[in-house]
Amino acid sequence: MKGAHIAVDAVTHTYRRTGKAAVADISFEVRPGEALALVGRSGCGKSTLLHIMAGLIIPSQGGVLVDGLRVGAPSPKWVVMFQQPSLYPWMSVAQNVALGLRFTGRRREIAARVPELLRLVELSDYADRNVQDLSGGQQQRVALARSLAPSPEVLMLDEPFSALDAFTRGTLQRDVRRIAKDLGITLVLVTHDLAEAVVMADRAAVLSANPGRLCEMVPIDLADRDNLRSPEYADARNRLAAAYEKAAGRELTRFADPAGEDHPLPSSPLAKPASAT
Ligand SMILES: Nc1ncnc2c1ncn2[C@@H]1O[C@H](COP(=O)(O)OP(=O)(O)OP(=O)(O)O)[C@@H](O)[C@H]1O
Repeated sequence: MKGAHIAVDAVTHTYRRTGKAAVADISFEVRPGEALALVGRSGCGKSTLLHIMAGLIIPSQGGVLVDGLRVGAPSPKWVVMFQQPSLYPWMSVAQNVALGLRFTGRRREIAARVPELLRLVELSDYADRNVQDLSGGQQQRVALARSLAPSPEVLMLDEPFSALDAFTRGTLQRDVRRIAKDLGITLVLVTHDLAEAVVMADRAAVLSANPGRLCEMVPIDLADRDNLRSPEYADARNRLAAAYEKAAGRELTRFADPAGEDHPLPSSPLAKPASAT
């Protein structure tokens, strides 16, 4: 597997139903094998942009190029994982993973590839289990294995861990980044969770809302992503929080909690009623 280069070129999109631009004039590149997070407050157009990058929405203006080819429809070269793993409940874990190969006409590879994928997501012991008997985190691992089955060059994630508990989420965040890096594939992640962006991404594209525009690209250079107490981790979180708040049009003092949460200080504008901001 290898990662694809993505170029988002002056993308603007207006949904017909509302007639208002959801995202406007957005351009950036994602390098092969890079992990990029799209962050910004609710409604700023993160999912719209990801769906455009995946070929699920054709933008009103501009376009997306993957390795120089214009994206016009979904493709096995890139896969999207959503919050709901959307597994077939009457099938086993192995059968669900094999679907990724059946759908792309690669049935012959199933026998060799499914055990390999289950090893990758650490579910080898669950191959014959019914997916209904798995936890939410394990179901997302099945969905991940199914997504990786056709050897995509880009893995796109639309808040896939937001329904999971904090511990499971943290484990999956690290595992998905490690797997993407080991395979060399490009990762694009939509999240409203700044901690998730810091743990998973090499850079974060911070969007402002109404319409969604690219405000800032924040580099996240961390030597050790397992150490949530390192000064580098706190620094990356603070820089991202500052860019996020700037994009949201608010100035806010935040402090980073090494345990992983951002807390507005009592004197911050966010602690006051909305009318006072
Ligand atoms: N199918 C649709 N039809 C019309 N408007 C839409 C549609 N989908 C999204 N929008 C609007 O486009 C804007 C961007 O929505 P989008 O879901 O992309 O934002 P988001 O940043 O992903 O939000 P969230 O973090 O809450 O999921 C919002 O104003 C939303 O109401």
